[in-house]
Amino acid sequence: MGSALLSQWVEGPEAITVVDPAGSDVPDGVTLVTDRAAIADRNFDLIVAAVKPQLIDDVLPDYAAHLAPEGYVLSIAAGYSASRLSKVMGNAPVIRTMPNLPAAIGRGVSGICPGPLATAAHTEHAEDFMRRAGTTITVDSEEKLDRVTAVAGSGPGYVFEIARAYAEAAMAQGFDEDEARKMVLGTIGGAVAMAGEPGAPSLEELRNSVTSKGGTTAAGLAALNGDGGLTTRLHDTLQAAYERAVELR
Ligand SMILES: NC(=O)C1=CN([C@@H]2O[C@H](COP(=O)(O)OP(=O)(O)OC[C@H]3O[C@@H](n4cnc5c(N)ncnc54)[C@H](O)[C@@H]3O)[C@@H](O)[C@H]2O)C=CC1
Ligand SMILES: O=C(O)[C@@H]1CCC=N1
Repeated sequence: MGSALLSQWVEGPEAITVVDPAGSDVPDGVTLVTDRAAIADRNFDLIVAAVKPQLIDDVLPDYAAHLAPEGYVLSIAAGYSASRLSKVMGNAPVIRTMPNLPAAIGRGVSGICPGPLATAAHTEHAEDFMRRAGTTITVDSEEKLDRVTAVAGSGPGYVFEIARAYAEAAMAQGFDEDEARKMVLGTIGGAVAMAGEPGAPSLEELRNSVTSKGGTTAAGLAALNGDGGLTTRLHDTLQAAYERAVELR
């Protein structure tokens, strides 16, 4: 996820240094170091915590000394609370954000939640910074951010899985993989773009506009969600993701 954000952040004027022991690819203009020793004498206005939440306790304390006096920590980690992160970073100001993967093409959706000691200036900076990767929604509690995580952070995973299953079903109708992918992604993309047009009708009205009485769509929809099973499954999906975020706090 860090690389996805980096691909957009690199367009800005800041000097960016990535520390990654695995030595991942970074865009031109970004400094990569694989050992923190290489930045031993340096301070940063912003430290982005982009490791797995389970690694934060081990990794982040070493970075407390690298934060500039007016700087803050921006965490993209799911669940891991801002107060806990502030503590491991020597009581640094922390802002949590929850981006999602389409940030890689500037189409992400990022929740933002200011944590302990974050100033209005830090929040404004975080909002501007995240907006470079797509749209943002600022929430006033970590509880809410963990729900943004369930809806949007993990969301592309649900969408890719739904598209995958949809394509698999198309292949079972006799199409090859390329044809299935083309039809499924074209259909999802076209429908989503239409729903996103300014002044578009509600999602329910849009669904109804495809559904002729006694027609093919009605037959398909009855099988898809006639018993509310899809709705229930999506409720369960978001709840399970939210509960996992709570466990990671
Ligand atoms: N994958 C996604 O769609 C999203 C992920 N996130 C959050 O992003 C964070 C990273 O997740 P992913 O990108 O999925 O994982 P990932 O495994 O792809 O990336 C983690 C990166 O951390 C690096 N790393 C490991 N140990 C390190 C250390 N000691 N110092 C510096 N770097 C180290 C790894 O080499 C790797 O490049 C997690 O906290 C996750 O909750 C948030 C939103 C969406
Ligand atoms: O699966 C995860 O835990 C991360 C956070 C949101 C998306 N990926």
